[in-house]
Amino acid sequence: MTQPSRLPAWQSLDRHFREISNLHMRDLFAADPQRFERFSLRLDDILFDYSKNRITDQTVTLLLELARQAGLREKISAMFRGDKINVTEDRAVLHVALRNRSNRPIPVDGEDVVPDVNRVLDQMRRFSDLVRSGEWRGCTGKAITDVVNIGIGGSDLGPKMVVKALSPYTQPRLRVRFVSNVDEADLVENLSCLDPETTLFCVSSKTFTTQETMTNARSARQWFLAKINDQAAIAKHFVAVSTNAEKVAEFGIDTANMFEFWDWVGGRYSLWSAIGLPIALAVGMEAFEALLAGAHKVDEHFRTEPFERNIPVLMGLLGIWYANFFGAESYAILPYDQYLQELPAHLQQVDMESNGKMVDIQGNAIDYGTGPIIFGQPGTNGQHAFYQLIHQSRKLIPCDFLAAAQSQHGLGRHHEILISNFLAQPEALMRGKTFDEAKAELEGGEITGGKLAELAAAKSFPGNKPSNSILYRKLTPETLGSLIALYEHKIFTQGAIWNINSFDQMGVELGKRLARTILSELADDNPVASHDPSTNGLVNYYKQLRC
Ligand SMILES: O=P(O)(O)OC[C@H]1O[C@](O)(CO)[C@@H](O)[C@@H]1O
Repeated sequence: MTQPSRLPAWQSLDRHFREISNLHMRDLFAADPQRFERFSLRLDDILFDYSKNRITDQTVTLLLELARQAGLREKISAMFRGDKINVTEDRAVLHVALRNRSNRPIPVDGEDVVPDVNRVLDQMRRFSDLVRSGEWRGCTGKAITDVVNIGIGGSDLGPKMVVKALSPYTQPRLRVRFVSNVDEADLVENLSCLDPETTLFCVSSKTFTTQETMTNARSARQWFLAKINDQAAIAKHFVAVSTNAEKVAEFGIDTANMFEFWDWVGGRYSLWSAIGLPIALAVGMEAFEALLAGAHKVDEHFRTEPFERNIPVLMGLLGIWYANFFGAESYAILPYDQYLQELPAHLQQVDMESNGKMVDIQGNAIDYGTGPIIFGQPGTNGQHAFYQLIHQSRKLIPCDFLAAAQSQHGLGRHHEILISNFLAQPEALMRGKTFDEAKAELEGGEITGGKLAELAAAKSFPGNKPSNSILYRKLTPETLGSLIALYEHKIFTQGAIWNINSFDQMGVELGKRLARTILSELADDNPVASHDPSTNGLVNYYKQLRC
């Protein structure tokens, strides 16, 4: 495929950008009372309002044309068909098969993968039911009270985010924690209050070779055996989630206690697979399946809905509009829902590991920007931290605001205060405040003359800052599944249009390899000279300090 920047629609968007980039959204709203109705969509109870974007009808028409010219429809079909669209690793990309609740057959190398998916779901159900009911007993006959997931990246962030998000649906008797960092503090702090007799470790790693995870898993096993001096007890307290049965057995976990998944599940898209075992343990299999059902609903929407009514396609196109035409480099994810506190961190991996690329799918260097820098925090905390820069700096930072209409607890006025902020921030970003408005507010007060003008300048906001608002009834497992899938397909849409491979992550390899070399050099106290002067200096100073 031609690079997108060479497509006629891209050229038209370039011209169109120059025509409309100075339009203010205030004026667009004033000129069109139907703007909200025209630029918002519903998917069940999820409302996606994209009217506060710097777009006109013509912008949307051109963006949709770009999607068509970039072959997005065919690329979506290729993913759902099980084609090997992860070309560098020669793999299919089928997280959608994991939540294929309709059981539509999906072949990989001529074999339908759906029966395997359902078999592992059954295994997860049996196991999570046993642990949650207390029937699964530890080596001394006690029920499990604590689960520790050991994993990193996609084997940590997705399940951790979901377990946090669904904490109102968890069982108080069973606590689920996550250890990811190889920094010993993570493991030590998490183990400090646990009893090995009632602890279950879930070692989650697609490859079962990841240095951080295997180091943590070995130390956890050592901690366990130091207290329960019995190798056979491992079978009751360690389970594995992996694609690599050989390495699981080598580690000493009985493969009967292994939950399988497959190479066509990318790490950052794996929470729907057995990597979701900690989710099933925390909330039960029914809720896990509701999560899958919510995602499946969005998969069907993404697969079949015309692009002009297709929420993830529009989300992706709007992101491209800002990244490639306005030059926006970052993107804020702002959940006004405390239970979504880990969503920005999860999307950081999904988006930045998928679309942080500089060559296209044919290996050619590209001359356009790809994935944005994702950051965010739950509202209203972010408001008191970094919103100043979004409102008044010269940077353009598109934002997604997310909120639930119904709170989980019903504690007095908290929720309405939260929602008033969720509604006010996008309004403020869009409208801004002119110099004259700021001046009028100050007039009649004690400040006058040049000082008043100075203050009015500091208090004025340019506005015209774009955002999407996503409002849903309540954060149920099903809604959460839908929200995550919307973002996954947004990211797919962008990768497809940018013509990049969103499913490999070669950029993380070099650092890993260099760390292995340095680790071997740290084995003695001899100074090193094999690196650049900065790295040599740091290694050698570390060797001095550590003694
Ligand atoms: O599940 P694994 O194989 O331990 O990998 C963990 C993570 O490491 C990466 O390969 C690179 O950071 C991620 O893509 C992945 O989610």
